[in-house]
Amino acid sequence: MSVNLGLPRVAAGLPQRPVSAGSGLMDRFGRTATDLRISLTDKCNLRCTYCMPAEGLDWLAKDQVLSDEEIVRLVRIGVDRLGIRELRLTGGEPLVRAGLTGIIAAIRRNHPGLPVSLTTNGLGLDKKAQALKDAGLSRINVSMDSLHPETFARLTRRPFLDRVLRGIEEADRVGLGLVKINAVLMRGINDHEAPALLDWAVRRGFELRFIEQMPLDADHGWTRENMVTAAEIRALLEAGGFDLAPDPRRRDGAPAERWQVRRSGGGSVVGTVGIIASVTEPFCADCRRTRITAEGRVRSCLFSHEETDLRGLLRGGATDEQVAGRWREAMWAKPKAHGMDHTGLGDADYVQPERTMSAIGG
Ligand SMILES: Nc1nc2c(ncn2[C@@H]2O[C@H](COP(=O)(O)OP(=O)(O)OP(=O)(O)O)[C@@H](O)[C@H]2O)c(=O)[nH]1
Ligand SMILES: C[S@@+](CC[C@H](N)C(=O)[O-])C[C@H]1O[C@@H](n2cnc3c(N)ncnc32)[C@H](O)[C@@H]1O
Ligand code: SF4
Ligand code: SF4
Repeated sequence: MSVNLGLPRVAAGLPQRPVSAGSGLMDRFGRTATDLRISLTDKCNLRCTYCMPAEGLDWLAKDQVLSDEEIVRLVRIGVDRLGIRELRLTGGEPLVRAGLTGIIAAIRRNHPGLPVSLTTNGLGLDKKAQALKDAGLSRINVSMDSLHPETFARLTRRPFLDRVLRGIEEADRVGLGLVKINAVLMRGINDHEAPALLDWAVRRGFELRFIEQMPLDADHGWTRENMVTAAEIRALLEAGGFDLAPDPRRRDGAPAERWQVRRSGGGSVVGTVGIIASVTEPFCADCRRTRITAEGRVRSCLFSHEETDLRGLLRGGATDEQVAGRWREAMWAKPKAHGMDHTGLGDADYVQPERTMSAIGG
């Protein structure tokens, strides 16, 4: 992986951004990023098999990670100068970050109307949900792949399902809804649970999303043949007692394609299910995301092989406009799709990034 530390792009052999690209985060393919995802930490208290190795990773030292003030400043630069309209805090596990509520409160003070959401594994959420709501968090997504304690423990390598369920209920109770639930389906492990997960979610009023497994795991265990595809997920749900119809709402660049859910045999819509089909039905042509890693590097694509450092600028006395300028250049070089010039996760020319999903900020 290469890290761009600020050489002029021509000298570094990278595409140069024309002035006509404007002040926002436009890339060479005409897409403009308005959705910022910041990783608050690379650490996590679960070890999901599709993400982390059993032994964990070498965590970043504290001074390598962006400080609370640096995060708040980057969000301000993003919103005020670069056209960011939506923020998601992620990780690693964002709830393990000390100072999380303070970060959210400061962002909320600066940007009263900005949608600020959090993606979490839910551990400890039962204790923190009210404080997050009070600090100004808009919404929450919780990852939970199984309703069976043994299967949950097999997937996450930790026996904490009951704690996650308590966190989800508390988030809903304090008004952090619409709560969305993210589930990765793994063949032969939890794929048979798809209808039961949807039944639980619609009864509880949550929006479930199934995520196709992507090749971003530390163990390099992903194979195209073994992953559960979106088409299979729809078939599993239809065989399991549900009818799906396309949701008429605009997708608006969202990773999830939404479906209206009815119980088989007709009747009214009982809920919505999303399917995030990054592998078999990619949505790169309408990508609106820019990412900042926990150590302050821009990743223009989830699958990028190049990162652009902003932390050095932040700590070196750069002005807001200098930081914004480097961020714009990084996004100009965003790959067309899947870190390449075409879609094709798992194709012969696909090279898995060195970072795992947890270290990118999923
Ligand atoms: N390939 C790809 N997958 C993404 C991208 N952004 C999100 N995802 C996938 O979507 C999953 C769910 O993302 P969330 O963090 O819940 O965010 P979201 O779906 O944008 O959230 P909402 O706005 O609440 O619907 C992630 O874990 C990824 O697997 C992206 O830019 N590219
Ligand atoms: C990397 S986690 C970070 C936030 C938090 N720890 C959590 O699990 O929600 C964000 C999302 O990425 C998803 N994810 C992780 N590895 C993945 C993979 N290899 N393929 C697809 N989704 C993955 C998780 O299921 C989770 O919903
Ligand atoms: S998916 Fe989230 S909870 Fe699971 S190991 Fe990765 S970062 Fe941790
Ligand atoms: S793979 Fe890259 S280009 Fe495609 S949607 Fe994800 S971040 Fe955007």
